[in-house]
Amino acid sequence: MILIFLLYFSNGLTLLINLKMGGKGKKKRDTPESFKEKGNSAFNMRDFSRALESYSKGLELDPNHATLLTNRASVYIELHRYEDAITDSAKAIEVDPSWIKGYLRMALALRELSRFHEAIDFVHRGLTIKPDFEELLILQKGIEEDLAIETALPLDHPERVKFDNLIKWLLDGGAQFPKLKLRFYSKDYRGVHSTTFIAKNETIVIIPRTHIITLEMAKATPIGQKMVAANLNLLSPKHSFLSSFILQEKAKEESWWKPYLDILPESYSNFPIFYTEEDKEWLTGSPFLDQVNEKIQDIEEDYNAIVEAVPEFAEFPLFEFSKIRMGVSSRIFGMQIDGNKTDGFVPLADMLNHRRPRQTTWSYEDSKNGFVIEAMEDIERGLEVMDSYGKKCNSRFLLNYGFIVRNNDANEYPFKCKLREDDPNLMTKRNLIDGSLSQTFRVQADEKENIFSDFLGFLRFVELNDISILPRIMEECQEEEQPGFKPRKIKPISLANERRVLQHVQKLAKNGIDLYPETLESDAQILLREDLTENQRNCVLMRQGEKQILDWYFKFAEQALALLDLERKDVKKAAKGSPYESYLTHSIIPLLGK
Ligand SMILES: C[S@@+](CC[C@H](N)C(=O)[O-])C[C@H]1O[C@@H](n2cnc3c(N)ncnc32)[C@H](O)[C@@H]1O
Repeated sequence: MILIFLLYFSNGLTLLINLKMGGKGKKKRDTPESFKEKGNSAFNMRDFSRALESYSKGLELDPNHATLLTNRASVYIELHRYEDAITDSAKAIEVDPSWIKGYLRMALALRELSRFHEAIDFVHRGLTIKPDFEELLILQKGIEEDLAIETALPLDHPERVKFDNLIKWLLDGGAQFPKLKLRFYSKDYRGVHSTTFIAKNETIVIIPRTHIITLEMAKATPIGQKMVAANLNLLSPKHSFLSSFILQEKAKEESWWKPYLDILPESYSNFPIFYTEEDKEWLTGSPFLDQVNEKIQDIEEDYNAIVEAVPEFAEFPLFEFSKIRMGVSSRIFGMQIDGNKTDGFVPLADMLNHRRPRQTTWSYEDSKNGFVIEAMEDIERGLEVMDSYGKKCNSRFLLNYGFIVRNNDANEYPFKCKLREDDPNLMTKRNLIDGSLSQTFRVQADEKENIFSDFLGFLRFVELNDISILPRIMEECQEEEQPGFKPRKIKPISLANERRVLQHVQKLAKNGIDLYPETLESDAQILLREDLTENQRNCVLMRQGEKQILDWYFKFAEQALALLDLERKDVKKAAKGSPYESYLTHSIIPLLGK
């Protein structure tokens, strides 16, 4: 009865459709094959939800249709639903063990979950059926490569044992990072990789509060308490406290933090404060050497201050303190726990290497009682998961982290601008800048950065001859928020002054370049060499970045000077599209006669 009604009903519907279509054409009856065709065309158009719907409808009609199963498995793989793809592939293999795509999709899905051993088993099973099936052969190669990386460190390798201990310790404490694994690139250089696809906005790490070392903990240690009591005036207090914590914990026979302490780098030889004299020679002429020496002195000063206040601290040699200090500066996280700002070590989170623009974001979340990292973009399986340490000049990366960012757009060069010793107004000018004779401007090769105009503003002050106009200038460059004379805010004064400013810039740039024994061109050649050590390469990249900035300023001054004698209309023409367009338009053109 029901069947008859259904037939009648479906015929009625066909009739209705035929009527609507003017009776033209006959509606084809849906079959597993027709759903397969529909699914395939949707799949080819990358409309995976429609493809999924069609294959699923086909499978409702024939649940044992091997092709529909493996086609749907393909859709699941595209949608990163690997477990579903495994279920469909398993069924396809079960209903038709000779259907080669069952093995292919199964291996693909398993691979995407980093289950490489199982994946390669299915590849082998597939190849016994069809030994020359190209897709399987390609997949086999890929999985073998994955396995080679995975098994590069034998299970009993000390580094792997350290990784495993850290992971166990974290998981036992309730940490969550189900899609991440640690990878060993070389001694003391490790990173974090995804074991499977990570979707944008997914939480990828939670490290519980119990496993975070905070500044407060460091202050509560026996040595920390004495440091607090001594009210030390340290140059880097938080770094010193945290270093003292690590040193004390390392000295204990049984530290609860051992799984974390063990993975901290042993050597910091890539950090410039530990460079050998030979390494440092590669930085001849670079102002960065001063920063390195200052850092060495600052650390020693803090160390001595601690030892003076807490004599037992001397049991830790300066060298050990310095190493851990670098460990702190390269791994510290600033965070807010229960509304209180603090700094600390966050195990595993500190294994993410730097990449900009940022790919992940992190913060301490009170609601989760832990430190949370989220993905800011989709991350495919196997890729390195990275964190941005910020937009920084290479001098900061090298000094505090021991590495260099290639083609870094945030590089700076410290121009030291001195008042002229032969300036008849030296004393007046000096008094206006708190008695100092110079100011340093860490400029970038970019006229849009504020530091560019600050630098030129200060040079206008240095090059000012007619001191009678000072009151007017001082009036003009007052800032509402911060009253007081700021020479760096001085706008162009006159053509003659601006000419001297540009000549001064050119001289500073030329003097800077002349300090290096090698030219920019020879640095480029040196970088092609394969025999450079990591430190040597970093030194060349460091000085190359500095020279590029010097070169930029030399050319800027040279080109701007050449325009000063032209007519306004010609300068306007030259300004268009020039890298100094804003400077020429706003600083030079207004100085030229109409
Ligand atoms: C927070 S730790 C990251 C984990 C570290 N790779 C490890 O194995 O312990 C920071 C250190 O990693 C290395 N590092 C981070 N990002 C890097 C990058 N983009 N290039 C080279 N080294 C990097 C530097 O040695 C840096 O001091």
